[in-house]
Amino acid sequence: MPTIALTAVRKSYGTHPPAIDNLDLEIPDGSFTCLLGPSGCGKTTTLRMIAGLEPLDAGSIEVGGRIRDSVERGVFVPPEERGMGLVFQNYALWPHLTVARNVEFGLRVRKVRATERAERTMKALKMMQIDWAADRYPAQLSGGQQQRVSLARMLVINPEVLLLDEPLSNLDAQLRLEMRAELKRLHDETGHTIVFVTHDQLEAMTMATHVVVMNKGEVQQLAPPLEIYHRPANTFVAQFVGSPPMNLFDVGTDESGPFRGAVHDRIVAERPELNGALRTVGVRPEAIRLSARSAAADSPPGGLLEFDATVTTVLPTGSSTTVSLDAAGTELYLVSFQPVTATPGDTARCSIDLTDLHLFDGARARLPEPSAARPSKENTAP
Ligand SMILES: Nc1ncnc2c1ncn2[C@@H]1O[C@H](COP(=O)(O)OP(=O)(O)OP(=O)(O)O)[C@@H](O)[C@H]1O
Repeated sequence: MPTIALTAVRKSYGTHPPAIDNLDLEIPDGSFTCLLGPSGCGKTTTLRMIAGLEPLDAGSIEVGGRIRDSVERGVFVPPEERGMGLVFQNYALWPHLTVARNVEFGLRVRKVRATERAERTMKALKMMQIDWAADRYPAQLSGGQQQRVSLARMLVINPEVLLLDEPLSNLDAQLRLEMRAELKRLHDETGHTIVFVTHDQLEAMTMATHVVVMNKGEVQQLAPPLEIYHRPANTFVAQFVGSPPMNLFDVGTDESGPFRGAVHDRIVAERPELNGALRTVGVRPEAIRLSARSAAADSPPGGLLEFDATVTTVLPTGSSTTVSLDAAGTELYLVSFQPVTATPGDTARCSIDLTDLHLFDGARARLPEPSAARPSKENTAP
């Protein structure tokens, strides 16, 4: 299966700034890669350029080492010759054709013999577990079943690459869940390179082997989902992925609040090399712990950041509780998987393990973690 490489790709629809500007992106071979980002960030444009449905203004696209599009070299391979299967949000089945006829259509166009057509159609329908509906018409199927048929219609032509643009957005919550599992199974079974556009972070995090977070036509980070969550490359990714989002607060030398100054001083005492660089600190809501107010609160044990905060709201969801806090003017979200007894107006003692803090510089990019190989104080004596 091929790697898809976009190099210095630019696309403008005549407006400024361009929808995509100088995009470099390498979608790994055999990956299930989700393009994730807010509305208008350029996900669909990127997918359509890979498919050959949108001409580039500059740059090139290679698939499996073969140039598919290059403005500089004057190469353009039309969509039907790119060996890619496409499924869009609107699954567009022909209403007057049965499910089987819809699926075999691509094979008829390619002049495949009738017996082979029937075999391949049945195989694709079985793979999507919709073979029982072969003789039905689309109108006799639910939205999720129709979506399975449109996936079978794409699979039957055995494409090297599957391009899916928000194919689940018309489905209800239960069907979405089922189709996510279905797509994941499909990827495991076929090993196809799948590129999937979504603005739903849960969809991306649960299905993808790789997530590309985009913003304003630029790639913010490409990494496996858990790395995106645990090691976001910058504050945009940190806040876009996660719900409630990562808490971010500016620190640095300006003493705009006792909590901020204290956090900065504490971190810099541990890692002096960050003095002057550290500007923003992030903490995931589930990394903040609530504890009863203790007499020993003023002398926290090493490695913990402790502070008092006023509880502003408590939102139980059943499996967890989201609490919003005001810590000396800094608003924070906390998620607890234990029962929360605090109520709005209470002062709560909170703690954060220092190793759970995410540190960002003035350009809002992640600061490097301390090197594991860094010698400890004990063995640095001359
Ligand atoms: N045909 C078009 N004509 C003019 N501008 C366009 C066209 N298609 C897209 N754009 C603009 O290009 C930018 C990127 O659009 P694109 O559809 O790729 O974003 P997206 O991330 O897929 O958004 P969404 O999640 O809302 O579908 C947006 O600013 C959009 O308004």
